[in-house]
Amino acid sequence: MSKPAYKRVLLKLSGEALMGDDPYGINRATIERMVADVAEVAKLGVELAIVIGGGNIFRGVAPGAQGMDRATADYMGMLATVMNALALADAMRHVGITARVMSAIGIEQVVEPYVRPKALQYLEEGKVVVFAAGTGNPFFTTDTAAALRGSEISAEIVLKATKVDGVYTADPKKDPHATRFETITFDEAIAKHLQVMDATAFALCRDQKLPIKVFSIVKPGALMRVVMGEDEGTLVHV
Ligand SMILES: Nc1ncnc2c1ncn2[C@@H]1O[C@H](COP(=O)(O)OP(=O)(O)OP(=O)(O)O)[C@@H](O)[C@H]1O
Ligand SMILES: O=c1ccn([C@@H]2O[C@H](COP(=O)(O)O)[C@@H](O)[C@H]2O)c(=O)[nH]1
Repeated sequence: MSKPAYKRVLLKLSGEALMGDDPYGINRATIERMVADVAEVAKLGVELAIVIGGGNIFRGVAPGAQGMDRATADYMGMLATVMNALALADAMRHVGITARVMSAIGIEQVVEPYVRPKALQYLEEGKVVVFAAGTGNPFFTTDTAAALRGSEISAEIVLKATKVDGVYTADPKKDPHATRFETITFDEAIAKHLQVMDATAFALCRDQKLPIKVFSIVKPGALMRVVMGEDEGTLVHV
């Protein structure tokens, strides 16, 4: 059997994808399917760190956040990612994967704080590390957290698992004529204002020469194909 293309990866899992077909929250069947995909890859011996988004919970409470100051709303968003991280770690435990959740904001009674050497130790021990609470700072996103943590742990690639199967000329959910790039440079993605990831995340990965693969987490087997280095999704590169 061929070997995985990477030894250590940072997987950014879409919070919104966790909803499945529900209007918000965590869909049980969806999280179980995602975890099954993750388990397959972990069993190959690939060191896996995960950053999880919060869109499935945060967009559900967003109407109530209207009129709030931005930083407060952003802290709510970060807490939403902690809930997703706990659910993800628990679902992994059910299939025999040891996961450790580390939070960028201090909530020690719930999860341990992010400490870089400890995260590296867990990865070397074969545990899956789930980074919760994004960067710990308002005005950022979990895509930027993926770029940041991916750089910190010397991941070989950031795998952005989302609801679309790559980077398109425009949002494919809004523009039926949008076409998919097989590869695109960071500079092009930033210059074209492609909204699939925020510019801060693109710029950090570009400066750290950390490639990004954007692919669909909804498509069966796509994560495995990406990890095996097969043709899947869009590669964003320097
Ligand atoms: N040029 C583009 N190419 C591909 N997708 C795009 C583009 N522009 C906008 N999008 C949208 O970006 C979305 C992915 O980014 P977004 O940050 O919203 O979601 P996510 O990271 O998957 O979710 P969450 O924030 O919940 O973690 C896609 O679902 C797609 O609809
Ligand atoms: O570093 C961060 C990460 C996230 N936030 C807030 O959380 C929500 C949810 O994250 P998504 O990346 O959209 O899934 C985000 O909208 C921010 O409000 C943050 O402030 N800082």
